[in-house]
Amino acid sequence: MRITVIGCGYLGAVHAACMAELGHEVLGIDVDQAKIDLLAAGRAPFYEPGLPELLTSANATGRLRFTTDMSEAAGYDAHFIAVGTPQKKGEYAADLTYVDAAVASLAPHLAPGNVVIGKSTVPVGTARRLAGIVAAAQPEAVLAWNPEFLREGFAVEDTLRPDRLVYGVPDGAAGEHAKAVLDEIYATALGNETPLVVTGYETAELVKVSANAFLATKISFINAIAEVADVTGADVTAIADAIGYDARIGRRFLNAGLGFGGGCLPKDIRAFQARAGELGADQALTFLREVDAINMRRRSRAVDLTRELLDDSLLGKKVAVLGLAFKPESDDVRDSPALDVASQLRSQGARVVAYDPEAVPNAQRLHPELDFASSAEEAAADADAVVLLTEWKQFRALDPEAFGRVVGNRNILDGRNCLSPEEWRAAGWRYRALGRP
Ligand SMILES: NC(=O)c1ccc[n+]([C@@H]2O[C@H](COP(=O)([O-])OP(=O)(O)OC[C@H]3O[C@@H](n4cnc5c(N)ncnc54)[C@H](O)[C@@H]3O)[C@@H](O)[C@H]2O)c1
Ligand SMILES: O=c1ccn([C@@H]2O[C@H](COP(=O)(O)OP(=O)(O)O[C@H]3O[C@H](CO)[C@@H](O)[C@H](O)[C@H]3O)[C@@H](O)[C@H]2O)c(=O)[nH]1
Repeated sequence: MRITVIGCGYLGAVHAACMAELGHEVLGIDVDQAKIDLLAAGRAPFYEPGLPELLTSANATGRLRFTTDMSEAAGYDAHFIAVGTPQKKGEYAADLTYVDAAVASLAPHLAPGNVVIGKSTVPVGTARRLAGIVAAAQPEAVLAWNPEFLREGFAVEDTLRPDRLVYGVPDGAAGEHAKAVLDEIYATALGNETPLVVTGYETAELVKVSANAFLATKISFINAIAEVADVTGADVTAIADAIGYDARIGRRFLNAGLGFGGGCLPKDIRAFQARAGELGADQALTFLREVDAINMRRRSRAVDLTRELLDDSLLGKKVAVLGLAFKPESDDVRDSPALDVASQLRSQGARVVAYDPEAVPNAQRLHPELDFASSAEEAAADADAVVLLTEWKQFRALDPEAFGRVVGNRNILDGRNCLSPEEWRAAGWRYRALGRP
């Protein structure tokens, strides 16, 4: 199959490389010349495990090309829309400018039989509106909605071995055609084991935002329990383990700590609330406001605990921040809880020196006022306190005794509940965590 992927960011670049890996002939298109130049040279424009290897092998086969010129989309059979849908400035709603621009620039190049496949996360109702634009440009082309569930850090694995596939297609022959094309893209290559849900546009769009709303709710649920654990001396990690053994609950996504961030969960739960409101279902999702509020409270709680560790004053104290990315195995700092806490600590008077294995350049662009180090030890040199905000493997593996020799004072906030309190206390550290005694 000849495929274009329009938008080559965290989602699109991985999707393009994986589609080439599955044997398709792929053209990646983006408006960002610098990104396209890197991809065309076989280099990943961001950190994502497994992507560099895929780009190298795909470039060698000649099955993967990149361009900024949309007219090159002419002659391709299927066109994935993978551009950003960020939160609008000052509003909860999603900004659909990029999706609209991508479809508008693709429209003149559509041919009969082409399938336009939406992957971006969009408010329910967007697909039906875009289907009208596609049909007006080329009556014999069809639009499908195929939401993406990949996680950053596991993006390649999740794309090549998804938990499920969802196709939102119209009724009738056009829908049959779209399904056949999607099957040829995925089913032939992935095999028939992947669960498949074939449905209408609105259901497909709602599957995506419902999944993210559920995940966000699960995280905020355990963080709410952590708040109660904090005032009772209970241990939220033991609670999560114990309730997680119940198969109906499950242990995954019950890690209490600094809460969720990134380019998806925060903006998606807000856009979902905004859209429900527009549709007159305001009451349905009011709980998501609380999910968001619980999540944001984690960040101020981390700042407060750091202040407590420093005898109630951050002024002039050196704080070593370990972790800036919104999660490990990613360089993404979009709505990163770690970066937010680092910035709050600084604006409250601390001298912050931060280190992250991959995210320093992105963090530096957003917060040039912070000081950055090139290793955990450099960040921690003579520090009055260490705050661990992203649970990279190398931080989890720190030796409390050796690391203790670097710092000025052995004070640590474990913002991700990822260290052993016993080991750190045994090495003379004052250890604090969120939801743990
Ligand atoms: N990042 C993820 O893990 C993930 C997972 C599932 C779904 N999503 C959804 O996928 C979409 C993309 O997310 P992302 O994280 O990849 O964003 P991103 O910002 O990393 O990438 C978006 C890309 O689109 C490009 N672009 C913007 N306008 C364009 C246009 N008119 N034509 C061509 N390219 C254009 C940008 O230059 C950028 O490279 C969002 O809707 C997001 O919610 C993301
Ligand atoms: O128990 C947990 C699990 C996660 N997190 C945090 O939650 C955020 C999101 O994590 P994760 O969901 O793993 O990362 P994303 O790559 O943002 O993936 C989410 O968002 C994507 C974009 O929509 C979806 O495709 C994925 O299915 C969905 O998991 C991160 O800040 C994590 O630190 C926790 O605090 N506790």
